[in-house]
Amino acid sequence: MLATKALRKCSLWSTHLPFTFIPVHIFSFSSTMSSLEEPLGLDNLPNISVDRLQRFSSSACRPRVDEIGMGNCWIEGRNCSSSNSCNDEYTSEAFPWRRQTRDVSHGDSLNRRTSSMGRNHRIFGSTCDSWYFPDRQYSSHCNDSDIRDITNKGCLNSNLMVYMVVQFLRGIPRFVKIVEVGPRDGLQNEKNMVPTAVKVELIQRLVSSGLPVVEATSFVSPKWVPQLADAKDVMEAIRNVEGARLPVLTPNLKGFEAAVAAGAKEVAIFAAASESFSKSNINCSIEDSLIRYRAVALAARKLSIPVRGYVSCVVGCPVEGAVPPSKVAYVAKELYDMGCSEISLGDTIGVGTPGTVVPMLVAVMDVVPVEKLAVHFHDTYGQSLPNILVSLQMGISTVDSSVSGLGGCPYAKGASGNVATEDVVYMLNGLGVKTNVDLGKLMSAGEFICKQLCRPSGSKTATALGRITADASKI
Ligand SMILES: CC(C)(COP(=O)([O-])OP(=O)([O-])OC[C@H]1O[C@@H](n2cnc3c(N)ncnc32)[C@H](O)[C@@H]1OP(=O)([O-])[O-])[C@@H](O)C(=O)NCCC(=O)NCCSC(=O)C[C@@](C)(O)CC(=O)[O-]
Repeated sequence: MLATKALRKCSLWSTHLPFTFIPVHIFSFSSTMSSLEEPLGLDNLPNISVDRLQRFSSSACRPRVDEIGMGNCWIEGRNCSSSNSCNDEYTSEAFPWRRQTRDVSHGDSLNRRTSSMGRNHRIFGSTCDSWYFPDRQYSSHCNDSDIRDITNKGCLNSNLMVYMVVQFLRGIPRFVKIVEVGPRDGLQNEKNMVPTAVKVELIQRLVSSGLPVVEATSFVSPKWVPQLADAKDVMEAIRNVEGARLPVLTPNLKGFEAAVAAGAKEVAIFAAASESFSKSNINCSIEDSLIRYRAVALAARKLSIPVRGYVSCVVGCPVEGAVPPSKVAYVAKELYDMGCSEISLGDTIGVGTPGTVVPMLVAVMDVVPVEKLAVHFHDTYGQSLPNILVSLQMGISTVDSSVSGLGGCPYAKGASGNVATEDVVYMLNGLGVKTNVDLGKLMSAGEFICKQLCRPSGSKTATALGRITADASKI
């Protein structure tokens, strides 16, 4: 009932398809992987096993052309006539990723690679290489006769493939706003004091990579979070940084006033969906925290300062275990009602899977508009990317992440770092979703902070791409 209401309210059935995910098992991935440097995007889909597809192409489940959205011209320049059978085209040669594999020894610089990844605009010359979705915009070349051509030649498998891709993409936004939390969430748990100058350089590097929002620091008690005791100095040093919003965390009016005095133009308040976590993190009950936050939100409104609201422990709590979605929805709604412009839903200890994240999101989306929501995943069990993917499919278009996967909450034992921003950008590039983030510059910001912290990157993308660069330099 709750779920149906939420879905209806958010018009998900018309624009997003949260529950009609493509069963992963119908894709039969080729043993030859794409080049490591390039995300395997929708422009170079893996082979689909004909055997398996035939199971889905019986007349009972055969999609009609109008059903599969081909009138929207998702396929472009498709030319079946050069082949005896269209099915043939969807064997190895039809998907050109093997031919795209770049040889790093041929002088392809990392920057070039990453900037092409950043835009995901590669277009392949031949018409048989045509499974690309240029910015996922409809093509002017495609027309009904192309589609008829395909259907007349019995390209049922290809139709089905388009159908599945369209279904998969339908809920995914074209642009995702990444909120970088590395300088705050990433560093707050560091035992050794990170010099203020390093924090400032990190923020500058992250901003120059194109990230639209970089959470800079926290105005919390230095006794509770000593690492961020230099919040005022950090704000002073980044006063003139332009090109990104630089919000800060404020747990109460005292923190809010200090933040504003230091030049903060945006703040964030942070409640929890678990009583135990609220007590250990901010030393008060959920209800008391909401009273404090109403005061902050009111003060912020008077100064026209936008307030972001966090809800922590949206799936699980280190003390209480599973957290009911209704509790998360309650806290999120309270934050929304007090005027938060965005509500970030935090899986603080990283225990969520799509199986628990989806019901939680459904409950929250019943009470807060989806466009006001963000997701914030820690990667303890390696579930962040699948969790982000289902969140996007449900229409969420703001994702928090931390460069190099830095992070953890000092009051959530066992919580690991946030999902790495590099990995999020890589996945979004592969999906053809814009972020405006330059992956090369982002990786260099990650390299910078990892060197300072004397630790390897927590980003799989940065590690893989770093290895390629290192190998190339030996040649
Ligand atoms: C909330 C408090 C302040 C309550 O702390 P308290 O000890 O209950 O506060 P108090 O009102 O009794 O005051 C005690 C002392 O702290 C001072 N104080 C009071 N407020 C401030 C302030 N704003 N800035 C600086 N000092 C402050 C206050 O002036 C006093 O100083 P004293 O008289 O003893 O010298 C404390 O518990 C605290 O700072 N907690 C912060 C914990 C924190 O930062 N946790 C990590 C962030 S949350 C997170 O990571 C989750 C998230 C957002 O990322 C989402 C997710 O991952 O899911």
